[in-house]
Amino acid sequence: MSQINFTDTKYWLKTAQTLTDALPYMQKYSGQRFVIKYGGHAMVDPELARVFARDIVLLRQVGILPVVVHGGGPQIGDMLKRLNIQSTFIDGLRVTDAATMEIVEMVLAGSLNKQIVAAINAAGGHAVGLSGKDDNLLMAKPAKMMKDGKPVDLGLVGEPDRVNPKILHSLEQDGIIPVIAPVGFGPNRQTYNINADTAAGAIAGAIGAARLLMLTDVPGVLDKSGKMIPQLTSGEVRALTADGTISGGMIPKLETCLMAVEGGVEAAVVLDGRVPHAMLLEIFTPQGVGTLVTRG
Ligand SMILES: Nc1ncnc2c1ncn2[C@@H]1O[C@H](COP(=O)(O)OP(=O)(O)O)[C@@H](O)[C@H]1O
Ligand SMILES: CC(=O)N[C@@H](CCC(=O)OP(=O)(O)O)C(=O)O
Repeated sequence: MSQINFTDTKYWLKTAQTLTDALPYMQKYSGQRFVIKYGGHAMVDPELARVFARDIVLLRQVGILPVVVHGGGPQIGDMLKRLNIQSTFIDGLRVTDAATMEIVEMVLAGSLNKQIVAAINAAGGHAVGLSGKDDNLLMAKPAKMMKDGKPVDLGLVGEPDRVNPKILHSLEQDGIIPVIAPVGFGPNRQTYNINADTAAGAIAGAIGAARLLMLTDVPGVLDKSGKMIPQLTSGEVRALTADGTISGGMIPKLETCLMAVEGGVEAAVVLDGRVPHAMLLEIFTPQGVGTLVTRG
């Protein structure tokens, strides 16, 4: 862990200044819920994962109430490959049959969830891992998608139907940080694979979060020339999706941001989880980082 060098006056004065600059934001956000979507691409580097865990603990220490919803697309993909199970995506969603579902749950609610919980606890926090099945936190319905005017069968892909946030409130009262894997029960208690972005958005809406932060593997939403777009309204998101600038995994991410801000979440931000301390830069600096999605 880095240490402040008190023999270097310039360095510690700068550190002290940074901390006091952050104070208004700490005061503003204290007691507010932040949902952090931790994407599978953002968690592949172990050092970055440790930095992420420390930042989550720091947020809690300054009074912000973080709720982590994680993905794990690349990690699910690796495991499916090892088991020789083919996998296809349609508009960012994994077509999920029963065998795939078994692996998705194993990877998300099993190893990855516990890895994140362990990292937060090692950083001095108190985290508890859940999937959407715990206390019926996330109830799903089969996802519907149309392509060229025809319905597409995505198998056991679910979309959030109902969120029961009671368990999150209980954990919050005990100072515990929830870490949620996006797997839930659907009709007939069948297990459904829910895209982590969609799950994060539904949870953010249900708990009245002030912010939804989407950590991913790009600096933000990029335009056709690859330049980061600092701010987008709903109309602009729709236009960029229609002309193909926004594609693949960015589609559910932005649909979620729109639903969240339209459902009362103050702001949703797509930011680069590969940048150390990206969350802190977003929350505690005036200009923020990434693409801010607003109603419009
Ligand atoms: N306009 C765009 N701007 C940025 N990324 C985009 C855009 N269109 C598609 N993408 C893709 O979306 C990906 C992020 O979605 P995804 O792979 O699902 O990430 P995560 O695992 O973090 O949820 C980027 O890596 C990029 O390949
Ligand atoms: C239906 C669907 O696509 N589910 C995702 C769940 C994980 C996820 O969303 O992970 P990322 O956030 O890392 O992309 C999947 O199976 O990959």
